[in-house]
Amino acid sequence: MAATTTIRVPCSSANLGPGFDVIGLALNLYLEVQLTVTKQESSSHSLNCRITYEGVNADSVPLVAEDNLITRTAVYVLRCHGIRAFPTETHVHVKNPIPLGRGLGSSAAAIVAGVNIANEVGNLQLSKARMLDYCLMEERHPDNVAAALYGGFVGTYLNELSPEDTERLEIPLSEVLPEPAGGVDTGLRPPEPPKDIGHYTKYRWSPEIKCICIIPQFEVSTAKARAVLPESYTRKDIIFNMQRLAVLTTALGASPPDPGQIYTAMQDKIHQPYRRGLIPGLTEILQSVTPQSHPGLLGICLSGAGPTILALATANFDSIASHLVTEFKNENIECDWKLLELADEGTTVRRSAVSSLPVEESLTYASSGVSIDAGNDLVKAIKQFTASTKRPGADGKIGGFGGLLDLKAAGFDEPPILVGAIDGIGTKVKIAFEMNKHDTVGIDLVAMNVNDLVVQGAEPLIFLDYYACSKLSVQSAAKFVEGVANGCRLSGAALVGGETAEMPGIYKDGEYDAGGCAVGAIKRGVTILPDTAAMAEGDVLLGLSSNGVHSNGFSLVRKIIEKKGLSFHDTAPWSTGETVGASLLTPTRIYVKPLLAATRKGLIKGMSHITGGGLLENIPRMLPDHLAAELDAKTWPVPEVFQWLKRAGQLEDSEFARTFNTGLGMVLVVKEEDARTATEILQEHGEQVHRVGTLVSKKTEECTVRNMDVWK
Ligand SMILES: Nc1ncnc2c1ncn2[C@@H]1O[C@H](COP(=O)(O)OP(=O)(O)O)[C@@H](O)[C@H]1O
Ligand SMILES: N[C@@H](CCOP(=O)(O)O)C(=O)O
Repeated sequence: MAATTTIRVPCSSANLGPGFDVIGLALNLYLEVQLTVTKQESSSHSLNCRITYEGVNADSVPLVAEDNLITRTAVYVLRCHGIRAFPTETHVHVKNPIPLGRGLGSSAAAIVAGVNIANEVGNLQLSKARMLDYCLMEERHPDNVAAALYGGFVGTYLNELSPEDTERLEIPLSEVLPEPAGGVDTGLRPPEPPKDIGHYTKYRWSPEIKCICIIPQFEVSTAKARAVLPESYTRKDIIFNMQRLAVLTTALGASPPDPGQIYTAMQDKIHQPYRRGLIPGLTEILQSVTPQSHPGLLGICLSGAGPTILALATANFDSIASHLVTEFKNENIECDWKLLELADEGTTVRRSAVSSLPVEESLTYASSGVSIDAGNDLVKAIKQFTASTKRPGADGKIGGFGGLLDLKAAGFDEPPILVGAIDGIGTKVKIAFEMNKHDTVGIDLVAMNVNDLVVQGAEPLIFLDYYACSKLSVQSAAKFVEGVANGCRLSGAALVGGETAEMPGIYKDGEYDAGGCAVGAIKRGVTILPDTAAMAEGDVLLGLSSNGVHSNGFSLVRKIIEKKGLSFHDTAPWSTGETVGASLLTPTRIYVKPLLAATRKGLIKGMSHITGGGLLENIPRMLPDHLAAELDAKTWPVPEVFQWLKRAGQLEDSEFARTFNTGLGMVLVVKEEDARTATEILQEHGEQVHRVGTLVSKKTEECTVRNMDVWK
């Protein structure tokens, strides 16, 4: 078995209004278990398992293996396989940001983690479907566990279980019986679950929809919230819910989502009205917002059994949240709130070392860790994305040996000057792993390349990407390519090819690296930039706002975050309503279209893409030997994220300006007379333009920034 294994399980929000016990949504807040087995003769810990725990409710979670829901679930599954205790000695370290008993599926996450632990330490080789069976022997509503295990937006149903299948004491019934019932060691082998108890399907989830979770600071146990429900319902109420559920499952996948339809389709008559006694003000709070009163809101409901409120929205997250927090405050209830997103991937298991192969097993390429099938599945999954990047001269089809470009059809009658660029994303990918969000780093990859091309005056034409991993997750890789295709569309380049490399042993499980290259062209006769000969003292430096950190300096960013004891899932101290990870993943701005519009008018003498090396190192790259750049730090706004990073990392001014873009993703040289027209064209294309300095005669420094004390 693996020596060290990390298991990550997303939290979940069940019901979404009418889908009581049926639909669930995995969200990007993760229970993480680090599992280490060290070979020892004996252990002083019960069942040979040492538990350590950090995160919410750390003082109330039992650290004894028989009592802790995660480990007693694992023991149940192990005992079903004839293994009575953990290997000596097992260390389970739990990092849990999911608040317990709040309707965010903490128990489902714990149970799914427990089943996965058993699978790892017992080398049980259970399929996900079989794991679902074990989970359902404990938590009898499939909405949370299926979402936690498979990820995404799921619809589920459960085969009925016979009383004999469920009544044995050894099964740790987590929510049906009060704790610590169940999980008792009777010395017998517990009953295994019947096969295929649970079934699920994944629905589409519109990428625009985010989840505002208002989390009151009190617990409602799911068992208690189920005990208040009636045994039977009227036909009218059942039909009311079924009609809404039928519409809701597709309405939430439509792009753009329809607020009128979703708001009505999230009404419920079979659990929320009965749970109002447990959650003060519930009905009034749910009715206090509508898409009309709060534009951006799509719908609102109780999350799971509550007390958390789930509001789905596409915009105005802060104002919707602060309204709901105030409503609870009027009931004397304090709340935290989080803005979460769909976690598409579900439970992941990363092993740092793998077991040796049983001797009699015959070897295949797949058993060595490389799956041709997964590769083929990926090609199928990404075809639609590559096709969306089609442009004249490159038809966007993939599957050939090389990507083609017809320069004539691309608009170049004379042979143009070709410009190539190659780059990677750097350690920003680590944040994508941590957040399990893979659809934006592809945009960064394209941006790093095409922004380098455009500063020479070249129009990007084609792009090729390289994605390398240990074990191919078709889902993450497809998301990555979706991002690459989005970046290509933003820059007008066709994604004409790429390479996916599955290289077991080179990368850690669940991680990947990516690189890419772009080819662009400059029409023959057009000036290749920078036009250093045309630059003169007094020329104006225009700066274009960045989207934040972009794709450089992330080793330092990660160090500062770690030093401050923050997790990527914590709320960003620089931005309310966004996690650290989500904010840092904001993709690099692609400046191609605005800059080409200004260059084609002959307004620009030189451009510098501010990447690693920051302002101080990059601006001189476009200047002639006799000129230097002089910037005034008072002339552009430094984004909150940079202000926080500078303070938290106690960065010296020059270190800050040498590492980060400080708020300027591009700096341009223009003639004084052209500054106004260039600014107007760039603004028409949506850029924020600042006049940040001038060119001066060079003495010693190539680039200076005055008034850096405004950054303090
Ligand atoms: N990480 C965990 N470790 C141990 N026990 C847990 C953990 N997460 C949840 N539990 C157990 O599950 C209970 C909460 O489950 P439940 O009432 O279903 O609420 P929720 O809506 O959070 O799933 C907790 O009181 C605790 O006993
Ligand atoms: N369908 C269940 C969902 C319970 O979710 P939880 O997150 O509160 O455990 C119910 O509504 O009882």
